[in-house]
Amino acid sequence: MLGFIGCGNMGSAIIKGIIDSGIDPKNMYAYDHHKEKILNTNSKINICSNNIEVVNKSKYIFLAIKPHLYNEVLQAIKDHLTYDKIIIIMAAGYTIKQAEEIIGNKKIVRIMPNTPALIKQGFITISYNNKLSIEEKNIIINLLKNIGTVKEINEDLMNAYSSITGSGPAFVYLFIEAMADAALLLGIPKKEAYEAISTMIIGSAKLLLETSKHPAELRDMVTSPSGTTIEGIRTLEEKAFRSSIIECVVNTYKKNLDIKNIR
Ligand SMILES: NC(=O)C1=CN([C@@H]2O[C@H](COP(=O)(O)OP(=O)(O)OC[C@H]3O[C@@H](n4cnc5c(N)ncnc54)[C@H](O)[C@@H]3O)[C@@H](O)[C@H]2O)C=CC1
Ligand SMILES: O=C(O)[C@@H]1CCC=N1
Repeated sequence: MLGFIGCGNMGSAIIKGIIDSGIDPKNMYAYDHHKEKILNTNSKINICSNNIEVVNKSKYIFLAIKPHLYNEVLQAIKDHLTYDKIIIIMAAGYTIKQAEEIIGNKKIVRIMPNTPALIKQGFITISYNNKLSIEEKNIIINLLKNIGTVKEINEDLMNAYSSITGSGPAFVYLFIEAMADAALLLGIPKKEAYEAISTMIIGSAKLLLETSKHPAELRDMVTSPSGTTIEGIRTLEEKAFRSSIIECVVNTYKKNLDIKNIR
């Protein structure tokens, strides 16, 4: 049985992605202060009256609430977390050690998912404490494979991945918005622009993954001598595009270390 505490943006993306993959919502239990958020995920999911009921009914419990609520909620459920249960944490910056300090020697998994999980295109990094068996790890990996690519990592890198793959979709959408504004300026309607730009991004990313070429080599393939693209590249370099992206990711990473102020 799967349990979900919190059905906001990330909780609901995971629930919907898992259900779309064929897992029966009748085997899923959820609680959120806002009942409509649970109902919005799927009308057949079991709605619990509180978080303790979610824990009592489930073996795998996803904690999809904001980081500043983790201590309080873990404290409230800890007496119901028997040793067979597995708690799956996903809050930006919140470590397995912090969870252990509250719930003790229980089975803890830390993941960093992202919203494309909603359409089974997520990228999910995963780490564990030493309480899980190989079989339990495989069950969770296989469950998460229903919503995207799963990568086991050393927990030390979780905040770095959070800044790249967790937050990354927001940065990509900002880029898409900016490209679409430019497209509009040049006469392409917004809706057509979103389709064209998104398809171009998917194609460019797939070309990189499928050829394993260096991104600079692929960029050179687009950039003809005395051509048009180099004018755009020159502008991005003038406007410190690369440095802006590096600063963006590093500042995002730094915020992961300031967990008390993540709301
Ligand atoms: N949104 C994203 O793209 C990602 C979010 N995360 C992490 O996932 C967690 C959830 O983030 P979001 O879904 O974006 O936040 P959200 O604000 O959209 O959802 C949180 C939900 O928790 C509910 N909630 C609040 N207190 C609760 C309680 N005591 N018991 C049960 N439910 C309660 C709220 O009503 C809300 O629906 C955060 O810790 C965040 O760091 C991780 C990766 C990506
Ligand atoms: O903005 C946040 O805090 C969360 C963590 C990664 C993506 N969204």
